[in-house]
Amino acid sequence: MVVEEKSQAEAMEGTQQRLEVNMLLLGAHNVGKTALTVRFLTRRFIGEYGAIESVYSRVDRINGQEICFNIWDSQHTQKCPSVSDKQLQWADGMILVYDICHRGSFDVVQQQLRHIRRGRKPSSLPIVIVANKRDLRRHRSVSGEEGRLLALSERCGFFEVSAAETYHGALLVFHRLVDLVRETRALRKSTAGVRGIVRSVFGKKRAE
Ligand SMILES: Nc1nc2c(ncn2[C@@H]2O[C@H](COP(=O)(O)OP(=O)(O)OP(=O)(O)O)[C@@H](O)[C@H]2O)c(=O)[nH]1
Repeated sequence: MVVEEKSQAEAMEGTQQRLEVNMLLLGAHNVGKTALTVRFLTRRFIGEYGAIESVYSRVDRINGQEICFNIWDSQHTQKCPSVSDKQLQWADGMILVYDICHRGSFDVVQQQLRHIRRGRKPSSLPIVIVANKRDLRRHRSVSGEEGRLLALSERCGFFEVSAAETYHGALLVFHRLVDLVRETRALRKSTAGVRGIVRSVFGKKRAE
């Protein structure tokens, strides 16, 4: 009996479609965007990273579903401090990173949030805010509370992590964003479904 149940579950998993998620990492210079990305992709922290803007891909299986992570590790420059239209169009979700020891980087996250919210409908774009460099908390200039409050007021996910210390933190961040993207897509689908029903019912009535 148990064996049968398991094979049914497996059969269901097999029919789940692969989920493709485009994730954009934003934040000020030197906050650890590449370190977090590399941690997630390779489980390693290598200390110094080249200044190359790249899109990385990785396929994982989460709860039986294949997830393709496309991760755009952006570069923050004085020339282009904000979020481009191309980035806004491309991303299914965003990870905004700041350094807990650098208040200026927290300000940059707030500016970028304002820019994103202006560019796309509120709540339509899942975002996770990441307070990085937790291992340096004795030099902290942004409290955990401030980060959490910002995330709460903007309806974003929030994690305080150290890319230098653990793999687990990076894993939580990327997996949480997948969950948020999944929820947003499901919500959009059900809203479209309700709209379709309303249109067909009222459309019919008007035609009668
Ligand atoms: N102590 C500590 N250092 C970190 C952590 N994450 C990153 N760093 C260091 O911070 C520096 C910048 O890291 P990057 O990952 O290159 O930062 P970035 O945001 O990608 O920087 P840009 O690509 O220039 O915008 C490097 O020296 C990293 O070793 C962390 O969690 N703790």
